[in-house]
This record gives sequence, C-alpha cells and structure tokens, in this order.
Amino acid sequence: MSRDLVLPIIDLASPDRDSIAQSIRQACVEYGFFYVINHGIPKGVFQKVFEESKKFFALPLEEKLKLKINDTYRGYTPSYSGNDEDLKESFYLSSGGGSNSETIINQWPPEETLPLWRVTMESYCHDILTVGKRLSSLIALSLNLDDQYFEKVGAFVDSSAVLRLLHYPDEVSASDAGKYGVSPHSDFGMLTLLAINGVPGLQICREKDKCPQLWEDVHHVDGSLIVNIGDLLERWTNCVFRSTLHRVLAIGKERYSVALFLDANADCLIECLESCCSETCPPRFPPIRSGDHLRERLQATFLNKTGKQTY
Ligand SMILES: O=C(O)CCC(=O)C(=O)O
Ligand SMILES: [Fe+2]
Repeated sequence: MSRDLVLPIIDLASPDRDSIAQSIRQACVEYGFFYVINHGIPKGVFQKVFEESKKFFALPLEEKLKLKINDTYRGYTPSYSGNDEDLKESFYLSSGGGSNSETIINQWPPEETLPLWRVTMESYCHDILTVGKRLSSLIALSLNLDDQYFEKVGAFVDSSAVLRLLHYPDEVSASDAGKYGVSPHSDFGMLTLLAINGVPGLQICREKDKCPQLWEDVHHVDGSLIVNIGDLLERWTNCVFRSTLHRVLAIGKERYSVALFLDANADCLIECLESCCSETCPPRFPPIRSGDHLRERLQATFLNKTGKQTY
C-alpha cells in the first residue's frame, strides 16, 4: 500500500535563518525527511559525480571486487551482499583530513582506468560536507542551541562523513522477485544528504509499528537534495526528531544515487540534548559514544547470523 507524499522544501537561500530553522524543526519532527533547495552545489557537479559513478559500476565485477570493502568499511560491496541480499551495489569512501583519518583506509579505482574519479569524488565530498555542516548549524538553532553547538562538542571531523555511491540494476529477474533495491532500514548517523538521478523507487514509512505499514513515495524535486535524520540524532534529541524507516523498491529501471552520511566523531558523547528533555520528559537513553553506537549498527548490518562477514 502506498500513497503520495509532499515533503517540506527547505530553501537555503531564504534570508531569515530563524524561520529556516523553524521549518527544519517541523520537518524533522513530522517526517524526519525534507528536500533542500538552493544548497549551492551546481547541477553540473551532480552530473559529473553520476557520470563517474556510472563508469565505476560499469567495470567488470572482478575489477570491482579488487576494491572489496575493507575492515574500515571503505570500498565496494556487490549486489546480493549483506543480510538482506538487496539488488544494490555500493561503493563507500570518505574524504581525508580528519583527526581519525589515519585509521580509515580509502580505496580508489586505478587512475589509468578512471583518471577523473578520485578528484571528482573528493571534490564532491568537500562540497556536500559544506552543505551538511550548514544544515547542522541550522538544526542546532532549531533545537534552541548555539548554532555552533555540534562543532563545539567535536561532532565533526572529515572522516566522520562517509559517501556511499549506489547503483540499482535495470533488470530484475524472476528469481529477484520480492527483493528490494535497499530493504527497509533507518540510517545510523546524524544526517543523510542524498542526491538521486531522478529515477523513482525511494519510499518512507512514517509509522513503522502500524499494521499494515503505509509506504509513501519520495518524488524527485529537480535540483534538490533529500535530507533525512539518522538514529544518532534521534537518540540525541530524545526522539523529538525522527529517524524514519525507508526503502528503495526494485522497479526494473537503472538508478543511481549518492548518499553522504554525516556522523559524529567517534569520541563524541551522545547525551540527551538539554532542550529535548524535562522533568516530565526524562532522557530515554543512557549516554553513548558515537563510535560505539556506529560500531554496533555496522556490525549488525554487515555480519550475518553466523557472525561471518558477508560483504
Ligand atoms: O538510494 C536511495 O535513494 C536511498 C539509499 C539509502 O537509503 C541508503 O543508502 O541508506
Ligand atoms: Fe538509507
């Protein structure tokens, strides 16, 4: 069962920061998802990223498998990997420079094969991270915090953001019936900034415990980014903001997307924000380090039931 959905559109060119922050708050409370327009990244940049992403996924499987995901969760994961055997294939990378960067090992396709690949992705990481940080400062405002709150608690270093390139194949065979592009999940981190190539498939479920679940289509809004709240921010806000369940249907049309997962630095302590609790509404969760939260979630996703890795 699905129906049409009109998500809020946040215009970053609007001059009134407080009213943008208010709109973001409402979007995060009601949907956990919104569009962002006038974010400052030109269309041509997305086109280049999709072009390079397409070139990588078009390589023979054995070439892609040479960059198979490593212990620091960077690299390639083929279709049908993970617990859910989804149809998507992905590539994870992050831009260097943060204080944790020595512990993260990126992998890159060979320069002889894809000469513009690394520079395109690194430059996009930089651009999209700038939008992510701008949004987090608006989110801080929307939570009645200092707009530099997340910076001040040390939430951001570059390596706490991960870029995931996704490719959904155009053919769905009979044996794939019932499979998803991406199965229902919520994102782990603070914020996700998603660019899609216009092909439908993304859906959200606003009430995960309702039976039957109601799935609503997230339409493409030209030039926009789709932004959603992850579990870490849901926890930080004492569930004032929602980390909404979402999925991608396999509709037999080739689809590309690029997600930036903005997480908090591993050492950052996630403790209920002051503006999100009161005597009558105490904190629901104990404090946790961001790294411990993320590790738990990654292990649950990447380990199968026998505890064996199934990238
Ligand atoms: O490709 C999409 O539209 C969504 C991908 C997604 O939900 C994810 O990577 O977490
Ligand atoms: Fe997601």
